Amino acid sequence: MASSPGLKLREAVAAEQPLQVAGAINAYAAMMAEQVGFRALYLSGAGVANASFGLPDLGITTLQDVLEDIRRITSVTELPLLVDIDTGFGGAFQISRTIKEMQRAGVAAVHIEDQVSEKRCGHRPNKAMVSTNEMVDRIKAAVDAKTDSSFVIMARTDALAAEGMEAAALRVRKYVEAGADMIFPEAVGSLAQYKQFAEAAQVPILANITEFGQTPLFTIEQLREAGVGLALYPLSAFRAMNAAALRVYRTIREEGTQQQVVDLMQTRAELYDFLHYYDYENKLDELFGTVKKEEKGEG
Ligand SMILES: C[C@](O)(C(=O)O)[C@H](CC(=O)O)C(=O)O
Ligand SMILES: [Mg+2]
Repeated sequence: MASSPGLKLREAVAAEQPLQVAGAINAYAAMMAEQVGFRALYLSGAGVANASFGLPDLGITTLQDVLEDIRRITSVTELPLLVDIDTGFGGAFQISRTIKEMQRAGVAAVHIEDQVSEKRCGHRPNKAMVSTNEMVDRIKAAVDAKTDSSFVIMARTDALAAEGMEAAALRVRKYVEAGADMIFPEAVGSLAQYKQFAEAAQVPILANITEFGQTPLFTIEQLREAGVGLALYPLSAFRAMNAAALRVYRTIREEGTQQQVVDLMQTRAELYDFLHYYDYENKLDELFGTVKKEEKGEG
């Protein structure tokens, strides 16, 4: 292996500041994101729950559920993948197992958070936190389970909303001391707060630029200025896909034809392009083309 997934992510973080990380809801979305030039991908916990299982993002999906989506993505892209493992799916030994399985599946990085296991979306009210010590134990268990030292453990803190800036920054320092390689401060409301988190962390921090939440849609220049290392767009394409799909379903149902919404659609040619469809067809011809001709009496 020329470069491990973790190393690739670290190189990308060093090369692009902040590194734009594209949420990919499935394998085909990952291929599109890669081909338009993103250097890192993200598998959202909310995305796995919503899209793959039709469930809300409330800690209902399991390690195996997430792994299934991961394998589909890592089998079609060379890009490093950051994965949302929520609270790690259990106690210390389960967290250890989660980290080992992630590495086996070709993941570059995970983020593990300090909410209680009955977690909520980070941009919803009434989140409950575990103590700093309990989160430190989660991080220690995760770091200890690394078989590749370049694999990235990112600690997410949801503490800003419940405990305020000072307490959240203190948690961040403790999480880095415990071995977190990167920090994800969740539901941040201002660039000044990002600056404070970056200052406290002294390791790359991630800005979650998710729509319809607590964080304004800061630009990449603003985030660079604030000392942010990674900019995440976890569900942007997914939300757009959903809106387009809904329009298409409604139109077909109401108008009895899709004629008015064809412009919303990716064409067959574009689809085949992203899939490298013609390479597959050529391979078929190369392998079996002559046999078929012989069968037809043409060979
Ligand atoms: C990043 C996140 O954890 C996710 O699962 O994608 C969500 C995103 C969202 O709900 O907008 C979160 O911020 O909690
Ligand atoms: Mg999540």
